[in-house]
Amino acid sequence: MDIFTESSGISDSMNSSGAEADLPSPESMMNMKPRKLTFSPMENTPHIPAHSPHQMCISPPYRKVRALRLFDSPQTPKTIIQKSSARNLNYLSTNNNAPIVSHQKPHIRSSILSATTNGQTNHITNPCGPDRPKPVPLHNRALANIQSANINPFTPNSLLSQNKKRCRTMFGQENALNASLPISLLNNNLNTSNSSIKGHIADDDDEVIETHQAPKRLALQDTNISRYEKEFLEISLIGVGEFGLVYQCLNRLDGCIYAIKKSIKPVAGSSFEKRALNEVWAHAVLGKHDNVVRYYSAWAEDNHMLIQNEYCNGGSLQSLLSKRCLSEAELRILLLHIAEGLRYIHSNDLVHMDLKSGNIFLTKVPSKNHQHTGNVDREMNGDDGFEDIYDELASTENIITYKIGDLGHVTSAKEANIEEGDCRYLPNEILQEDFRDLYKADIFSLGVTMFEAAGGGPLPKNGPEWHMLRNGQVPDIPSLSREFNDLIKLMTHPDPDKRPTSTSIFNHPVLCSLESKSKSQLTQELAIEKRKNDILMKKLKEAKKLIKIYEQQAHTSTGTRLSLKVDSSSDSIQTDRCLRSNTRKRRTSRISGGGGI
Ligand SMILES: Nc1ncnc2c1ncn2[C@@H]1O[C@H](COP(=O)(O)OP(=O)(O)OP(=O)(O)O)[C@@H](O)[C@H]1O
Ligand SMILES: [Mg+2]
Repeated sequence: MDIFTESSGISDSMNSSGAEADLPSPESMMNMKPRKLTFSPMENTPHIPAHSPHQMCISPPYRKVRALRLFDSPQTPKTIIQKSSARNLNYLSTNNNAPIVSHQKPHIRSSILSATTNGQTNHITNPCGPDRPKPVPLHNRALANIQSANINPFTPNSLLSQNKKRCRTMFGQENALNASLPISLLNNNLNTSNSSIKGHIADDDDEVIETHQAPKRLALQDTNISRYEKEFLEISLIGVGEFGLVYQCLNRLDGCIYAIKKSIKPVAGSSFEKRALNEVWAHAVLGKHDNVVRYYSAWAEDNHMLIQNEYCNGGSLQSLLSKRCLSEAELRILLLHIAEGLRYIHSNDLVHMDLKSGNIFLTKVPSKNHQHTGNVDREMNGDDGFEDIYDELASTENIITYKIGDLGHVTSAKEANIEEGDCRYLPNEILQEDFRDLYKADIFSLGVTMFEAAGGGPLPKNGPEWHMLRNGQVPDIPSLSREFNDLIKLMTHPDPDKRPTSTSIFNHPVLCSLESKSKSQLTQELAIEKRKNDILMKKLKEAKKLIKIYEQQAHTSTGTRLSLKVDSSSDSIQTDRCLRSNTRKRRTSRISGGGGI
């Protein structure tokens, strides 16, 4: 995708300026590594009079921007800067009903400036005036988009609005603020910044309902920042995928280990850009579940996409399976966790579309930690009757949690934008482009993964064996119970309608019957329930505290009212005296105590 024609504020205005023909090709521009100038989106607003008395501005006029790009060298044409500076400041002063002078830097104005000038605020407040344009440091390029944000298509709001009319936001720039941002929040921001902008927004809000623009996204190239080396200490390369290299890294500040996935190729401006953003969007929406790899942050650096995720110390299921297959007891835990993760993804109206052993990760926590948590809880909550189990847990080995990762193929189940995953795990209907029930495609992939984990692998990529797995002829795994084999067959049923949902797997007798559960499975479930319990206990404690505070407040206010009433009666004198004498007593005793020391 051509980032120069798609999402940046520059390209928008360029398109409208008709200056397209002068441009070098995007490829040659990428090689040149120019610094793009981002002009204020206000520049095109009808609010700006063409000839204002206050001729000062911050960034170059858009017609010139494309033809003349500023490089890091100090040879930037002065005249352009002067001209452009004049125009922007003109706008600002007009909108604030007062000219901005160089020494003036009221809070509101400075916020507008910084929000609209690509970090070049000092062109206005700099005592040197507009004659001395300062080159903007490269890292400030990120500021260019300070008021821009992508619309995450996977947030509930976006999913809801996909069939509705799209939102136009600040300064008529779609995508300038996240569409999922609550309107109230948007307005709050604006209230604190500038009333003239608020009016402008109010106008745009009216337009919200009218507009049908295609969504644009921030070009990754425009958000490049350098974080990797500054913030992280690279420990080792832990994985190589088709799309990314994954490093184990230590965060220099918080001292915790993370997995950082770096795209192998520069994605900015390439066809992989969408895939990279997709993964981030999905992670941002889904990374809050025990059975989905947790997401921390993402950024673009050197045009590569970097995603900071939870580090799963047990590696991938695929690497475990390359050493051995799983027992039925282990398979139950795997199924329980992944079905739970899928249930969560599906409950967000999203589908994974690339579920496989290579995309399932393990975290191992020594059961001692859980014992420790147990002790803390016992201190907090008193005897909860689980002492024996806690003690037993101390002697068990690691507690494993399986997590779904690699969300690069995640898509909305209803508005699918399908990028097929690994064909070894995909059902026939997807390859036939029948996308009616994508949830069930994930279930098929889970079924095949279970088959592989039980010892049915390596999985065929094509040929008669591949077809057998999709024709309802999945061979039995001899080491598994009838019940388990049947469940795998059901999950891989050729008819998607016959496959169970993630919820029904979760509630399936194979996973539900207590007798059939192994000790470690029960241990894990107990750990999960305990975690939930911890959260509820914390909430309860907070609620109790609040109730106490309210009670105290109520008590004090009734006390005051009562004492006011009582004050008029004769009894009150006695009570009052009594209270005073008490106070005096306390004071005296404190004083005498202090004197003793
Ligand atoms: N959070 C993590 N914790 C530990 N290891 C990880 C993590 N994420 C990825 N890895 C390792 O890196 C490998 C590649 O990761 P991932 O599957 O996310 O990359 P990819 O390029 O998207 O892969 P694919 O080839 O499936 O598209 C994994 O198989 C795993 O070994
Ligand atoms: Mg992968």
